[in-house]
Amino acid sequence: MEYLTKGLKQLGPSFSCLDANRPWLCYWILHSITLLGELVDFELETNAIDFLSRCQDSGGGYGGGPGQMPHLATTYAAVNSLITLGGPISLSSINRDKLYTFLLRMKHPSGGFRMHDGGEIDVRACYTAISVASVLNILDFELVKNVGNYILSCQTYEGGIAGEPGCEAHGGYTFCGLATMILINEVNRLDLASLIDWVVFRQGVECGFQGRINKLVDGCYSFWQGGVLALIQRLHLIADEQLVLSNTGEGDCSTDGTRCSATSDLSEGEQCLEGTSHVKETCHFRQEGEQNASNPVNFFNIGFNFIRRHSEMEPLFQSAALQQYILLCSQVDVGGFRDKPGKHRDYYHTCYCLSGLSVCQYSQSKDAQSAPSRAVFGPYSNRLEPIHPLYNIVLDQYYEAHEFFSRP
Ligand SMILES: CC(C)=CCC/C(C)=C/CC/C(C)=C/COP(=O)(O)OP(=O)(O)O
Ligand SMILES: [Zn+2]
Repeated sequence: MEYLTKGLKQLGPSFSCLDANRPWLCYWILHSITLLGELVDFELETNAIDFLSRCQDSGGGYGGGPGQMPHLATTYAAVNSLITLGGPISLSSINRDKLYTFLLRMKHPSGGFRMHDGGEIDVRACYTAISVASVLNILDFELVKNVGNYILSCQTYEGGIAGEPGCEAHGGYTFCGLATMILINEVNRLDLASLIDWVVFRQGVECGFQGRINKLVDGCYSFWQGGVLALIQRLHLIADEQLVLSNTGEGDCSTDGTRCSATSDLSEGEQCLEGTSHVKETCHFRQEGEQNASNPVNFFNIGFNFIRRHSEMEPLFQSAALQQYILLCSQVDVGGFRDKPGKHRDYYHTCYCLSGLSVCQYSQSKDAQSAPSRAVFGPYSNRLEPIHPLYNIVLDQYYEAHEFFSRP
């Protein structure tokens, strides 16, 4: 806590250090403090809201600092920070109409998103755009159109998801791609069996996760890879159905964006969105009643329904072992977390080690909010707050935002 508060204070009363990553520093520190179940003092909270408001561009979205061009990554960090702070002043400081305009401007005809005006198109951009639109209740078909095709084109022969088509599968992008597909209700279009196969083998003998094949384990992948497995735990019925379909020859599953073409020209995802899927259990997040043009998907409730579903499956990773890696290898004696022994602590690794630790502690519970003491490695005082794994926001803060943004 001392390390985190020091970091927040170092950003200064006016957050005036020269850095294009300041909304990220806010998110990493504020999220870590909230995971610990602690509160930010009033002055720091007020300064953070004021600073992030000054990063908000007049055309929508947030830049790395006041006057900087808006960027999807810093927009995600700023929105998650403001939701983490919570309360009407913080939540109402987000200009959602302008943000929607910014997101549409970043949308590319391929279906993907650009990180900023003239910037790169990748899976990270898709996730940050869809995540903020989802949590702020501004997600619609216009933003969602063809995103699923773009993500599918990034699932590699290894099973994981790459940052761009033709690149190597990586944990960071696999989290982003999988979470995006869930948020747009098209997750059944991914080849989940090969994705699971890829991710379960990323936990190394050191007990931590590596980000990609033949690389070293690193504490931050406790969340990126552990988060993938937390999402998978709530998707196992879809994965099972895919296996049944491929075993009975009903589904023609491939990773080229045309998978599962069983009995219709529409993919399963499209059928799911249309409400015409022949697979009864596929559309787990379907709203009441059939979905069609006149009764569109309620994208806002996908994240909400997802976390309220019971997880019927045991974790697919060694939770106690991962907690040991995080607490015994990544943790620094004087406070904070690092990639691995020999490296320095930093706020990025502190945030993602703690997020991964929280995922572990709740991985053996049916519901998202209880952590039995047998699931917590070390004393029960190690227990952290639960997160919503699709957004990486502490659950109570997510529920407050969901309530706030559901108002007309
Ligand atoms: C929401 C958001 C912005 C998500 C970002 C996700 C993320 C962590 C992507 C990973 C990027 C990447 C290719 C790192 C490889 O670095 P490296 O070669 O130093 O690491 P490695 O050896 O472990 O692969
Ligand atoms: Zn790392």
